[in-house]
Amino acid sequence: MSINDLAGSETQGTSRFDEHGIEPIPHTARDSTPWQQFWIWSGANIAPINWVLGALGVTLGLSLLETLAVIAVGNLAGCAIFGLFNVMGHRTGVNQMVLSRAPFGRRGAVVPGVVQGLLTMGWVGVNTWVVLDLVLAVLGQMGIHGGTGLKYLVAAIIMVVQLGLALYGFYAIRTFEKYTVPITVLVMMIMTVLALGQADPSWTAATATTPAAKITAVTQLLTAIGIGWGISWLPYSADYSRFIKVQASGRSVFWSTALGTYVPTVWLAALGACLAGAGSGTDPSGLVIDAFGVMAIPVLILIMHGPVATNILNLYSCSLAALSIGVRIKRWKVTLIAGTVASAVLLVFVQADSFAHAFDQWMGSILVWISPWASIVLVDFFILRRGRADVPSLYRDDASPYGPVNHRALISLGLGLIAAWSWQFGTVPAAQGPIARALGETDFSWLSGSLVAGGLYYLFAVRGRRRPAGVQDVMREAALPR
Ligand SMILES: Nc1ccnc(=O)[nH]1
Repeated sequence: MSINDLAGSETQGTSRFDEHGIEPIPHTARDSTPWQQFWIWSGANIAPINWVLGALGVTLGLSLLETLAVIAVGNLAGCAIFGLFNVMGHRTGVNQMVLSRAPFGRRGAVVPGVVQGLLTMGWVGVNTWVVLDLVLAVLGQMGIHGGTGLKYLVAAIIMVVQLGLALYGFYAIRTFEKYTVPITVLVMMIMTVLALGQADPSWTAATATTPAAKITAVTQLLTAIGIGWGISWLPYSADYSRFIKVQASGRSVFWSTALGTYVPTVWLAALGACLAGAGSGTDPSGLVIDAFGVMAIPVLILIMHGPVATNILNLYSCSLAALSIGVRIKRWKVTLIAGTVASAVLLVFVQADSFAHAFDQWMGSILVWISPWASIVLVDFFILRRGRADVPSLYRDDASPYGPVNHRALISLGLGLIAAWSWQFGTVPAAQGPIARALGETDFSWLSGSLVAGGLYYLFAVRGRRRPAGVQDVMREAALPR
């Protein structure tokens, strides 16, 4: 092999255009490593939104220690489930929304596919919007003032960069995260040292003092940034793990993706909580500027990197969701459309600020959807199919043994949604279910939703299996000579 060949295969291997759609990734094309996956998921979660969410614990009335404990323990569970979903992609080479056809049927899976496509675009809007005030505040500190016009300019720059990378596809995504994430980790380390040096947080002061008030706050925080954070990424997992080398062990897939999500999420949320616990308030721009005024440029890079590193996944997964529901145009064109819709969402957010302020609301609501869906997928793959999938059938009408639309899965999903909503406690009355109100404003939506949906799906499936056998028995008996 000549040097040129080597150089050629290197460029091919790192940032070539991604031609893949939703067909299974052939074994020979699966060249991603667990380390690359670690950087991808770290990048996706080094999001400024996390330190805002970390501050939420203190806002809800918990002490700093309690907040840190909920975040650290809750994410253990959420990120472990996330690791399991990644194993599904590695075992099959198939993206998450096509894998969803196994329980829901090829056409039944259009329902989760459509919802996932819409959620990804909402995320792009939220993630970009959340940094705009921060960027403007940091720029202001550097003497650059520009009002709304500057805000639109920053939004447009972020949007163009993330759209360009997502259009290029998986290989551009992994190369971007591999090179930028270690640098942002370094900036985060310096920020952490600075923050903890300047802040003198009170570890045990809490405004929620009764046990009931504490339990309420703990459950709400668990939903927002404890277990809920890992769950919010489940519909994306296999879209990236489908590229991991076939020879990589299941364990390495699990640990690289689970830790890639766990480490930055817990780290940033803890940092946000510490700053809020030091009494700098919970306005994110205030938090950051107060603590990091001295190093505005690295912080600016970190902040602008956040939405890009996250949204390239949202935009890419959006295009796969669209292809999975049967949209028949090229992947990159779908990404372009998704970017346009997401820009419109962003525009609405910028103009109606208070609308997007209810971020807690957004997290809570998406979990009401994702938890029941994920529970059905998990039960189907790991319990009923014992961790295997019949990949070719996923592209035919017999993906589910119950036909192109598996009504049992859809009914389980519908009832799971109701169960999740019943125990959801959001900030607006429509998002406050009867169980949540009756039980002291607690929020266990992710638990009630997943138990009901996964439990029902399991029972339906087991009964459905017995019935054909039963019918055969009756037929055999009827055929016996008397
Ligand atoms: N937590 C998140 C899940 C999915 N997409 C995001 O942008 N963020």
